[in-house]
Amino acid sequence: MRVLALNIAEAISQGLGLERDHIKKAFGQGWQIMAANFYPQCPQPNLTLGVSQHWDKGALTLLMQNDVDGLQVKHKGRWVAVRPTPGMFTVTLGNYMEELSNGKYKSIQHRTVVNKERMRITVSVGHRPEHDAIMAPAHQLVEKDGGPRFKSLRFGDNIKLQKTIVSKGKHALEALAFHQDTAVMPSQSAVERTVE
Ligand SMILES: O=C(O)CCC(=O)C(=O)O
Ligand SMILES: [Fe+2]
Repeated sequence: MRVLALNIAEAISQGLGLERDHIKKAFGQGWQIMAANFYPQCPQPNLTLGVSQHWDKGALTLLMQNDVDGLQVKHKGRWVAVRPTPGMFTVTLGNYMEELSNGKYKSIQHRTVVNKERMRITVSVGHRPEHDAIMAPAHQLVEKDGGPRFKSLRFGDNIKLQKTIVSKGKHALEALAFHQDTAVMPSQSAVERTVE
């Protein structure tokens, strides 16, 4: 898992024009959080949520799912189902990657819903840097983009901040964005105006 995640992270960093070592240094020493989720059949799926909406905090998450729908991502203000493909991982990027890429790669807002007929099982492995790692846009990108889009913060402090911000329904990176008008995600109120 760790090797796979690092390979993906390296491919991403190359896509950004970052040196290979940059991502290894930033996130290679971190840790992995594994979660197994069991979603039983639910007689009233319209009234029930699986996991409520959130953004993953780390660099990336690898998700294995059985063949039952449930994961949804927010796309252009609407919840869109991510269909499971047998034998494949779903990879989602988190806040750390959005900040590292200076906003080029988006941390995806997601949630899960439950199914009336079938149970759903998933195993997710999130990859995070050490708590003492500094979460900051990569300096090569800052130079190219003409400035950082986010303030730098110790990753551990960022986790605390995210708890407060996300509980108010906002993307945690909004609190770190230098210019609210160019924040990488629309504000939650803008999202609510366009949803469903
Ligand atoms: O169970 C799922 O499909 C997603 C779980 C999830 O969002 C997570 O573990 O961060
Ligand atoms: Fe998640």
